[in-house]
Amino acid sequence: MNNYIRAVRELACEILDLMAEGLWVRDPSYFSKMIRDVENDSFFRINHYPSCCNNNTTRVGFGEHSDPQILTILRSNDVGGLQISPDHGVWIPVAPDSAAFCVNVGDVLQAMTNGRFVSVRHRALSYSSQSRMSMAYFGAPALQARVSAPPEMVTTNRPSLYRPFTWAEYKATAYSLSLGDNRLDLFINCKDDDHKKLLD
Ligand SMILES: O=C(O)CCC(=O)C(=O)O
Ligand SMILES: [Fe+2]
Repeated sequence: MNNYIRAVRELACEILDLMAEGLWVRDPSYFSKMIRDVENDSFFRINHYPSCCNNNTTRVGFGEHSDPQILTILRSNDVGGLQISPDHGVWIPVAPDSAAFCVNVGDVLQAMTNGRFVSVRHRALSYSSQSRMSMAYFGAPALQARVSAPPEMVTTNRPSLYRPFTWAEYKATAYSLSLGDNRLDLFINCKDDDHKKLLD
């Protein structure tokens, strides 16, 4: 298990380095160094949505939410259920593939890219006739790390959308709210119309 976690952490770092490069961030390790930090607050979770009977009912197994951290590397067995919501009320199923990773941008990466990468809302349905297992690595900064977009992400056309915060502050906010609440909105810098347009 430790080997698996080390491998997905390395994968997360490589993806983050490519994202930084693609965004022309001068320091390509700007995002990945937060989860390479020895004090990083990353964690690993195994979800099990057990089958119960054979009556073909569908329930929500894991309610709608966005992942608060930087990047999530998720893998599941061959049972479907994961859905993403690119727009309010729209749900798109993610085809199950036990040989593939599903990579989610987390709220912190949305803040650090000044809204260029969006933390997608998702949920997991649970089918009564099939048992779903998923395992997720959540790459997170150290509690005291300061989350802010690098200067390259902030321009006159795209002013800083979010005020800087520490991961400890963000985590405390997330835990004080309900799973489905949009916590990143509480960190928006200013609420004038231009800012709002960028977030739509
Ligand atoms: O089980 C899944 O596919 C989703 C799990 C999830 O979103 C999470 O653990 O944050
Ligand atoms: Fe999630």
